[in-house]
Amino acid sequence: MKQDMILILDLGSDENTRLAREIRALGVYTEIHPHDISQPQLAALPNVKGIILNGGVNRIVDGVAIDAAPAVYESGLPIWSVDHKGSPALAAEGPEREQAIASFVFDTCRAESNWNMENFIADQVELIRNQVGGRKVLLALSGGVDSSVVAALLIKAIGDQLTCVHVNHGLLRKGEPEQVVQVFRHELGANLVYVDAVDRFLDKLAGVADPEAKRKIIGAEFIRVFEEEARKLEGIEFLAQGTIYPDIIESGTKTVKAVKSHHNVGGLPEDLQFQLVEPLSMLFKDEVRACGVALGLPASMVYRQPFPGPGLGVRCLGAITRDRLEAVRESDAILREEFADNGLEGKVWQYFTAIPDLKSVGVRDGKRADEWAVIIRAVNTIDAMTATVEDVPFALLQKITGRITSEVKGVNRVLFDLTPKPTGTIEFE
Ligand SMILES: Nc1ncnc2c1ncn2[C@@H]1O[C@H](COP(=O)(O)OP(=O)(O)OP(=O)(O)O)[C@@H](O)[C@H]1O
Repeated sequence: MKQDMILILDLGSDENTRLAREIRALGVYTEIHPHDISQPQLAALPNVKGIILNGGVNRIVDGVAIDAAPAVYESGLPIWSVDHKGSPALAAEGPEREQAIASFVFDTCRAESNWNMENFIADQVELIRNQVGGRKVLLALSGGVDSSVVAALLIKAIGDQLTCVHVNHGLLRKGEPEQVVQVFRHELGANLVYVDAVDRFLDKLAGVADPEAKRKIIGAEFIRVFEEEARKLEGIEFLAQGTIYPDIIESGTKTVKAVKSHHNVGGLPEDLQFQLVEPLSMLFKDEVRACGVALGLPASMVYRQPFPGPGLGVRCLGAITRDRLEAVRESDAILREEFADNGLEGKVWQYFTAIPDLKSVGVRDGKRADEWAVIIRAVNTIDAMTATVEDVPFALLQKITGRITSEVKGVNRVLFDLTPKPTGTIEFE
């Protein structure tokens, strides 16, 4: 890493991420570390130009007020105490806050503004080559943002020492498996193993209506398929993962309880011993996207809206049937196409269709037709904890309804979900 770094030590602040992002926005790289970082750990961090002791509400741990280790104070680096041991907190907002941060970073620490994607990619290529040498790396490539950007970065760094495995479990959106093959095999020249596991997944899921049971079956079967493919390949020593910085921050610093454990392709058998390659582990999501763009990935891949791990499986409500799953896939594709054509793509945070296991009476070609109802959901959120419903123009909803009821087999009704979160969650299962 050739770029200057400002180190944020978590001394109980609940705004470490915000501060880290503000400094990165100034073009200076920053990392958040626990309050008790040791001297060797500190010494191992490259190009640290200054340290922020970021205090706050979580400053008491197990009844004791925490402090940084003596090594930090003795490091000789510029130190800024924020809301720690009586020093003032940062202004909540405004030019005063921005100025205080910029003044510490540039005037006190003399950090250079050289954090950008070009430098990041150059650094990572070098780090990956050093870590991997001439050996082989495996990557589970979903076609989602994170694993796609990892794949593009590894192709650049180590080319055909990388093997990507893409599992089509039948629960992906229309066109996605084809796009993965087109972009990675044909355009980027990757070794791509494409596994058609549609029947395997759908057979296992047949008759299973409980959402938790469905998720478990999908997760377990994914590990099984991936493991089988991994065993067929010879001499793989590394597993690459699309772990990103929020995964690491969320798995808990020392002052905050773990939010979720961080692992991606977790649950592989113990005898498949891989070392991990995690080149995005210090990037926030928007930086991951910028990295993908800089590596030449298509915008539709890099800016795709969030998609649940179990895919369309949790939008085909209740026990999945192949015909209803196809209807979810087709109606979702129509919705996405119409949103893109009408300027809503990139504006609305998440939009999709779901189909409950419910038929209602309708009329088709002058005859009674018992068919399904498609539900459209379109929501906006900042943190996914709450969500509001997008005010989709009525004429557009009518156009989409017309298309879905005429183009999607087995669907005679379209409903629009008006429910914010709470009380509804974003997804239905
Ligand atoms: N169909 C698939 N084929 C291959 N790998 C997959 C597939 N689905 C998931 N994975 C692997 O499992 C990881 C975690 O999947 P998850 O659905 O939670 O996505 P994610 O964390 O949002 O990452 P991504 O953006 O890469 O999809 C992915 O990064 C990928 O490595």
